[in-house]
Amino acid sequence: MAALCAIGLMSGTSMDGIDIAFVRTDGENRIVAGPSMFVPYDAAFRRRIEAALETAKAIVRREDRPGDLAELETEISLRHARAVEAFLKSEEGHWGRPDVIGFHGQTVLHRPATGVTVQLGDGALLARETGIPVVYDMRANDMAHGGQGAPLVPAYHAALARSLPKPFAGKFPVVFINIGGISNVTYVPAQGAPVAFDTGPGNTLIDQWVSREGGVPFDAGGAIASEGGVVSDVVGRYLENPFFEKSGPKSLDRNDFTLDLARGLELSDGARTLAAVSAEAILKSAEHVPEKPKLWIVCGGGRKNPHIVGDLRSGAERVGAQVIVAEDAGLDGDATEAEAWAYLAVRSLKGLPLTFPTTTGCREPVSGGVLAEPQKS
Ligand SMILES: Nc1ncnc2c1ncn2[C@@H]1O[C@H](COP(=O)(O)OP(=O)(O)OP(=O)(O)O)[C@@H](O)[C@H]1O
Ligand SMILES: CC(=O)N[C@H]1[C@@H]2OC[C@@H](O2)[C@@H](O)[C@@H]1O[C@H](C)C(=O)O
Repeated sequence: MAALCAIGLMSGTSMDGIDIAFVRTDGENRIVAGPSMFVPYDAAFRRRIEAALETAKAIVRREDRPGDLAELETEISLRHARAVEAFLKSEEGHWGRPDVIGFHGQTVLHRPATGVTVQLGDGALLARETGIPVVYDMRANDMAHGGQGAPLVPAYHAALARSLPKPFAGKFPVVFINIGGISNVTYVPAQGAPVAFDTGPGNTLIDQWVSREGGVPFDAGGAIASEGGVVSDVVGRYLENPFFEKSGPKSLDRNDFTLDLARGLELSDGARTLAAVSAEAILKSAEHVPEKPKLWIVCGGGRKNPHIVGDLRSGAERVGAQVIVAEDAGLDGDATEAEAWAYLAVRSLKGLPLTFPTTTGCREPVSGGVLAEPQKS
């Protein structure tokens, strides 16, 4: 199959909005990342999704939609359709004619221990609304094959690692770090399959903290944390969680870590301490990769918090690794996940594996995703 033009749509655990990105790819090593756009959710809609995480706790079978979840699923899908339309109408949207959309949806429940992962997103509706074929529900088949259902971005990270520009080309092992709501890493060796797993809370605790204590959705530029200091005892208590001792494959639900351990801290000390938790959680993961990484590449919104990146850099440099942000290697750190969903959609169409035993624990490399054709849906 020749290269296809794909759009990826990601609405992640931060629940801040929809990332949209173009990628032209053969689903293997040929990747040209195109323009991207972000369509933020308004505060009220974000609160509705937050409330849905509670409602979703009543889900037993993954197709269950208790309370208002069916209505919310339709609303999320329509918001994605409008976002695609806006993207295609913008100047950036003239980059290509999309052959397929890779649609993540909104995770409202993730329970790998019982094999349930739920992303609200009606692929058939999105295909109908946009007139473009949609690949969605990409996590389920991995779980059906014994995998964690996450992370899925490692196949894309691995392809990116193999095409880095100078002076980073060939600096294996390379580790990609995604600091979203939750953080996850992909270890890419010079040869062979990537090794990946979730690493801990990324921005979610910081977001919840500054929202509750300071009335703002996130700590822009780490400004609040800059006024405070790290409370080491609290960092230590977070790191006592047995999750950090386990080696991969492992994945997290957004609610697996809470603010309980930060109770009583002052606003800025809390923001600074939780940034340290985010960095230390990632540094801990280095203990579970096969060999010492030479290069760490940081993607996701957390790379804009200088405290997280600073702590990460000092920790990694102590063990001889270089830490850069995505842009240093010519990548777009805001769009990496959306690009990954575009790439995975093309892999799905080609029947190529999305996940591997070393990335999710699936029994063998497996493809996945459901295809919705506009005319049939
Ligand atoms: N300028 C900024 N300064 C500090 N932090 C920022 C800034 N911009 C975004 N962030 C943080 O990044 C978060 C969004 O990151 P991102 O878009 O990578 O998450 P996501 O895709 O929702 O998550 P996940 O990877 O878990 O699916 C915001 O909620 C915020 O905490
Ligand atoms: C179940 C789910 O949605 N997990 C997300 C979440 O956000 C980050 C981390 O936890 C990762 O495991 C995953 O997303 C990324 C994009 C992934 O699957 O690679």
